[in-house]
Amino acid sequence: MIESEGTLLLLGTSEIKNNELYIGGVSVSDLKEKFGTPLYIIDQADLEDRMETFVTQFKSDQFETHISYASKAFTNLYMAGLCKKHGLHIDVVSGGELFVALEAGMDPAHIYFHGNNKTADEIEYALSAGVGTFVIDNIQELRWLNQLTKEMEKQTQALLRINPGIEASTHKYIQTTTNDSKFGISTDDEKIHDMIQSLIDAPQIDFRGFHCHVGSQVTDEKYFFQEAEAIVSFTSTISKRYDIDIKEINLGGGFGVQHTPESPSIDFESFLTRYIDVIEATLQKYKIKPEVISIEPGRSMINNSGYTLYSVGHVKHTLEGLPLIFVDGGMSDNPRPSLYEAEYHAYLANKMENQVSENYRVAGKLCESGDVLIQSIELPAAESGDLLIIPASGAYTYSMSSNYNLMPRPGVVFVKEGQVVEAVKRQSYQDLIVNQRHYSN
Ligand SMILES: Cc1ncc(COP(=O)(O)O)c(C=O)c1O
Ligand SMILES: N[C@@H](CCCC[NH3+])C(=O)O
Repeated sequence: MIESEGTLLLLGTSEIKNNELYIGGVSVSDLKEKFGTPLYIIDQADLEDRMETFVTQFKSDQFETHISYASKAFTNLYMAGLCKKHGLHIDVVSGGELFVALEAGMDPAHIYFHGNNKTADEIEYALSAGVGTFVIDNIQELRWLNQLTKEMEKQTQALLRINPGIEASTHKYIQTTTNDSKFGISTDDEKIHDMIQSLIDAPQIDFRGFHCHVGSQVTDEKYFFQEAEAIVSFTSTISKRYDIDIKEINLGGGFGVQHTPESPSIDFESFLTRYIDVIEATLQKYKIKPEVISIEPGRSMINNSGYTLYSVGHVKHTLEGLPLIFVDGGMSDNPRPSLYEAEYHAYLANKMENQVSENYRVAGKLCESGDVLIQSIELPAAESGDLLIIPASGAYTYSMSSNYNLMPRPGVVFVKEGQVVEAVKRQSYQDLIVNQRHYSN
């Protein structure tokens, strides 16, 4: 739940005590002392509340619902364990994400395997692990799956990823259903019929239905409703033409989140029930009765429970432009501002109630002029040693972090009711050369 008042964006369990930010009952300066910075901090109670909101609000008495967490947004053993605990399914797009889900004890039957270029090795791995559903992207992948299921004598379920041509308004790098999209197959592409026929004919593949995903960080709800109409109408046409029952429709994810006090947001409690109403009405309109409707929230599940904590190093005044606050991370732990011009908010976590005094830029320490996390933000007077925290930064930050400039990747802690779990340890310098010691010279 977001409370934004003026420039304050207090998320989840965060609170201010003695001029300092506390998350999950833990002071961020204690976290810095114990785990160093940069550090990803996850408000576990807030995250678990949201998991429950999705599970309880996206429910219908007309069909089963699956909440399949898109693990690309943020995953690790602890996170996947929470998904399992709350009865979520999980969406993986690589052998690596699959491995983490399995290691965390996810039921393989609850895993959806996505990806536009699954390798033969990955398909083999997923089949031997008993992954529940393959989401098929293209004809070549379908041929490989067909062949491997026969050779390995395995059965599997499949959905076909389709693009109904809806161009949801979002950054162009994260649109996914345009006609030139690299994902899925357009419903206007005649080759889709070869794929559907092959899926129907494949003896070891149970063709269950269709998948679609309109894009990511979409805050205008109408696109999700348009997508439901498009996929259900297509399903109805196909069902009649091939005389088959479609058992599952997967509507993907993409639900947008609020990063700053000014940006638009979706109220998930109410959106999810309205979404169910629209889906039920659309199914009735087209006389389709799938057994399962699934969605794949990634960002919307994790983003607003995640914070990135930095230490301020130097503060620099240049001849032109806003003064710069330099933090001890940057595009290596959050590439989103440089990649998508994403906007974020920040606080000086040790000066929460100090008077705001100046407009700053917040820049990282990477060797790139574009390594600016925030272009303009009003903050109290900043000095070395301050703690700068970026709220609403849980999605696609840790998961997209890199070792650029050989920056060790930050650790991840989950905080709840005064307790801290170090889910991922900060990388050490030794970790940076761990794969380089195998030869002798
Ligand atoms: C197929 C699919 N499902 C789910 C997601 C998750 O999207 P988001 O994190 O925006 O919910 C993505 C990413 O855009 C995706 O490609
Ligand atoms: N990485 C993107 C989202 C990609 C969604 C996956 N298809 C982001 O940070 O917004």
